[in-house]
Amino acid sequence: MTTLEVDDIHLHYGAAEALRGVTVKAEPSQITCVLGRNGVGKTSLLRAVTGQHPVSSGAVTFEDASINGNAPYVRASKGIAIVPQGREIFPLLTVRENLETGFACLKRKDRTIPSEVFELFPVLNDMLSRRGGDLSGGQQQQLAIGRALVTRPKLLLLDEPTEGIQPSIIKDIGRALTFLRDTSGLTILLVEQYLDFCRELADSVYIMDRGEIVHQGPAEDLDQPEVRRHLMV
Ligand SMILES: Nc1ncnc2c1ncn2[C@@H]1O[C@H](COP(=O)(O)OP(=O)(O)OP(=O)(O)O)[C@@H](O)[C@H]1O
Repeated sequence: MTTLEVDDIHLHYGAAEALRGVTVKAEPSQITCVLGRNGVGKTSLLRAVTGQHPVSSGAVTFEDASINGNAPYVRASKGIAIVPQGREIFPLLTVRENLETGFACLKRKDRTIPSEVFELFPVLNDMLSRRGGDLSGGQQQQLAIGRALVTRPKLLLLDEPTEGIQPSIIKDIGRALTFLRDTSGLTILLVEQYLDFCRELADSVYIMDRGEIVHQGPAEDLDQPEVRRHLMV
């Protein structure tokens, strides 16, 4: 079963068309990357999947059922989690409280923080009582991924998780995503501008330009100059 199928979607902000017939698939136990420069529509694609912005036409299918009409909280309870651009940590809540915000879409009996979160990111365990706003950018990114994992997702969406993060933490995040893919069969859809990160992690790659998918293939395609050309400013 394919986890996510986005089929020929169009998305508008008023009269401006941000997505023009985008088709993307994400499969279990795979990391699918959507690469593209600033403003090509990557975040809009994720908004269409989470339900934060309606599509004008086309279909979004999750585990073989349409979710087009579902509100964001319904999609979250079905197993779609997002690590948003800019992390969106609550600065005045503690690390523990930030993680517990992930409980909102869970049944009462499931409202625990999985030990996996602390195994992947031990720093979160060390800082449980610290305020989110006191963490470094990299630690906040780990917290944002931890908060998404608390919801026990089947599909994990990440919006430019490497943005503004130091290289050692980018490596930790890459290791965590690979571990999740390989051990729990999680479906991961990652949108990025950082080519090397995608080249290392991705099983499958899409390149977006001006609201359209302009290339699709295996990660090795990123070694080809004509493919990289799409990503040059
Ligand atoms: N809320 C909005 N209202 C109007 N236009 C928007 C809105 N959000 C995005 N856009 C426009 O839609 C287009 C796609 O933006 P989007 O944020 O999806 O791109 P992106 O690839 O994620 O870029 P970035 O890397 O800068 O986040 C851009 O032209 C942007 O200006």
